[in-house]
Amino acid sequence: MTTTEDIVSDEPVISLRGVRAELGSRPVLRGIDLTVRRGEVVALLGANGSGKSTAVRTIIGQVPVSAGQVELFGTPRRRFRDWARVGYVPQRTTAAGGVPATVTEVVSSGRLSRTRFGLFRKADHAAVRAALDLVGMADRAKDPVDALSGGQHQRVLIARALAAAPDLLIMDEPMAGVDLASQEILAATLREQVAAGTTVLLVLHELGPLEPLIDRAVVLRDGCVLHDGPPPEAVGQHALPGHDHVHPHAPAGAEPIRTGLLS
Ligand SMILES: Nc1ncnc2c1ncn2[C@@H]1O[C@H](COP(=O)(O)OP(=O)(O)OP(=O)(O)O)[C@@H](O)[C@H]1O
Repeated sequence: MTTTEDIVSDEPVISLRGVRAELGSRPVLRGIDLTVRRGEVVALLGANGSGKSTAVRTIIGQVPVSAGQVELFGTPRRRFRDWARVGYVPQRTTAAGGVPATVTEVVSSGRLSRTRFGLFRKADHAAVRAALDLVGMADRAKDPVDALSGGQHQRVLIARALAAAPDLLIMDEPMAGVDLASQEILAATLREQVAAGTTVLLVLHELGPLEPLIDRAVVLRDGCVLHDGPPPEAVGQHALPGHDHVHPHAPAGAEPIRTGLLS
């Protein structure tokens, strides 16, 4: 029997069909099909330069597509206006922002899309505080973001994305350069979002502490989808290029198994 819940969870939140994109006249995406359904947590994996960030940037409209279709919540991206439903955490850049903003100001900027004319009401202040609490940064609310470590900075960017209570969370390498303590906080934060029904698309280099949360993995290579299904086994640092995986019980001298998915 099909229940209402089944129908709802089949609803695609992100849909890419035959998406091609060029950057500086170089083909970077060469026909990507990707569907993320409501409530799913999907990891986008692949070697450096395989097109993960570009794929994500076509979804949020930062990179134009030269062919194919992108839909968000069933609406062609070009006509999609409901950006408050989408939280985006960009890939961290090493360049410091240099903007003299406090932690609260940065997180509040993520709430603007839910306000009328930028006026904050009680509920908006509460949402900002709740987002800071979630990532364990409430005690740093008044500090300038410049005074934070890389991991703390990343937590603030995630709080900014969560402040609008998005239905879809897109994060580009959220764990990159993040210390272990922050990684655990981020994993716990994500677990809460997923439990609350948020749909998540994550660009990752390795599944790491997020592994238990991942429903499906999509692996890119050279701008094409190489794998779409259960997270490939041994996707972790052992599956990264340069790492060979030898089964602990394999006879001495056995050839290492190369998953090859990420290389
Ligand atoms: N602005 C740009 N102009 C030209 N080429 C670009 C531009 N940005 C990215 N590229 C190229 O497009 C390809 C895909 O880049 P993309 O950042 O999407 O890969 P990625 O899989 O996210 O890699 P990484 O894991 O290193 O972040 C790379 O070869 C990259 O050099």
